Amino acid sequence: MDVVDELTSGLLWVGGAFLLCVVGAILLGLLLCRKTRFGRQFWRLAGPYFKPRRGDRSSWKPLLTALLVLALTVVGVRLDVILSNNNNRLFTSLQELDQPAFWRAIIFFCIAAAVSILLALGSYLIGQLQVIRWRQWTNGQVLTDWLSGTAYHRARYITEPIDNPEQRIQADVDSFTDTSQTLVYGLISAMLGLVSFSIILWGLSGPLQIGGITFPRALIFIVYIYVIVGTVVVIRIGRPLIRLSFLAERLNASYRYSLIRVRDHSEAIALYGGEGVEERGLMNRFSAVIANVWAIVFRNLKFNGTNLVISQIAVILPYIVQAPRFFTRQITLGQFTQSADAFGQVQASLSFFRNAYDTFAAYRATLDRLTGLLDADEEARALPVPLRSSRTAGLEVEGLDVLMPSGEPLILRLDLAVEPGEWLLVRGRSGSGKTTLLRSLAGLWPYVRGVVSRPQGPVIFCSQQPYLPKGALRAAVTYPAPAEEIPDHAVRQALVDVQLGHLTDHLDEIKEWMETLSPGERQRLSFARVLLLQPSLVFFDESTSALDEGMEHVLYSLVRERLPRTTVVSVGHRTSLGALHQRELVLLGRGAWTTGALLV
Ligand SMILES: Nc1ncnc2c1ncn2[C@@H]1O[C@H](COP(=O)(O)OP(=O)(O)OP(=O)(O)O)[C@@H](O)[C@H]1O
Repeated sequence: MDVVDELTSGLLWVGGAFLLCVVGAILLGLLLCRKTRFGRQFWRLAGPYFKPRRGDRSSWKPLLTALLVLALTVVGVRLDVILSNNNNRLFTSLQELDQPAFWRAIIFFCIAAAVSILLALGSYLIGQLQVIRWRQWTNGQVLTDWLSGTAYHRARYITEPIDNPEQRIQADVDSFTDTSQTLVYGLISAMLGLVSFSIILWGLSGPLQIGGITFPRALIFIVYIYVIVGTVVVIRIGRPLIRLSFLAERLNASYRYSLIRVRDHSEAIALYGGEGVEERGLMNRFSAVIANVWAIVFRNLKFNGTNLVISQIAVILPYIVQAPRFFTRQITLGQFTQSADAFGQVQASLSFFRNAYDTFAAYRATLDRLTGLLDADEEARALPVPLRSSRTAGLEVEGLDVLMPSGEPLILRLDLAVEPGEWLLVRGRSGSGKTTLLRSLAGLWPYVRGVVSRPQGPVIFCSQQPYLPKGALRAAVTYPAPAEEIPDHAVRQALVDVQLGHLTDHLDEIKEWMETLSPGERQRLSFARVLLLQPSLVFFDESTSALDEGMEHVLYSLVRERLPRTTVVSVGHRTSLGALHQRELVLLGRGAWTTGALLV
């Protein structure tokens, strides 16, 4: 009878509580999104994932999974109540020496416990499924946003550049989805537990006499007053943890990045013998990490100490309050033990806010860092670029101003038309703005005004230190085109053409090629790319600086012979380059420039 009652009332309860939770979550969500900064930040990051789109059935999946996890959470709370009631029956049967009732309670416990185990495992699995999918989606969004419009590069020019975008993408996305899940379902479970066990506690609590005054339903009031006062105290003590955890992330990331820099520039540092300076710099950064760790330790001593005292008092408090009622036979042993159990559950539910405080502190820092990254991306994309049109087959520049970040002019009102197949050499003293002009033509330099027209086809920039991606050599040769798109014989031929034939046997070798190849070999490899990808326009920025004049001549002649329609703009100091180009642009400094013909 007990079992049937428990199951029927349980099912009704679960249905009602589920609906209530959905309505409550919507209302609370709306309120938080309107009234709080973290609510708006959360919705900005999570809203597009959970909002179903019209006509897209798969877009309902995230919301439906979230509702399923919610349903399992509700069932979990009800099972706790069912187990608590059963314990009451168990202890009462012991007190009354009622054997059949005792065994019924034991069998019921076994069934309920088995269901509870299955439910816990199922909830974990579905919860993880939700978190993993959500993380995959968020990672995709944040990564695409960072890479689009060259925000990953141009963010260095915004008013307040942000630190460690890589950490924000790798670690903060993970922590955002995981902690959101923990906090949201933890909150719902806490609220439901609070209501259900408060009702039980209400039924079990009786009046308490202190100094001639009678307090009705003493236990329930004691637990609420106790936990609310405890929560206020602990939150005040824990407040500085928000700032400290934010700082910890930043300091650790900055230390890690400094170590990566040493690894990346190890050769230069070793040749200078700069270990001492590097070590001092690294130790300084590490000292800042440790100072912050100590600040967190001392703050946690106070925070955890208060938490522990509050939790331990809560263990004994319900027994003390209920003992007089038990000894005067107003309540049974089952009710006595259930009082402690229900007190513990109410206390745990109310303590959710207190215990989740430091998690929430770190969570807000995570939200700040992720939305900070999206803001920085947006700001970077909004930085000025020269207006671009693709109506020309060569290169046209109209009224281009290139400035320094301070506003000082490097180039003023540059007008230039380079015909298809024409070769232009940009010259000028060091620091006159040659590389910055190329950056402006590529749309990277934000301190510009004017119009740049480029051809529609591919454009390649070859810098002095060509970039080689991680992985197989083949991918480095064809970069940025995918290796599988270029036939093997073409890749081999291009390497032979630029006199890197000895590398054809290593095309599929995976290595750190950036560190393996010499600067001259890397420069030759970038010419192989040009031959393979056949761009309409190519910029060479001191691309032969590590090669002798003979090799320079061979490489440029190859480009002229194989790509007669390609427009070339080169930057270089060598006089030998003059003989390879038809025209020159000379940057004279302070904005001045001049153009003229070169004899080929
Ligand atoms: N990110 C930056 N922030 C501030 N100033 C910069 C930045 N990049 C370049 N500059 C400055 O702009 C000026 C032009 O630099 P740029 O690299 O274009 O010169 P360059 O003519 O290519 O020099 P070189 O022949 O030595 O390579 C220099 O004074 C340089 O210090």
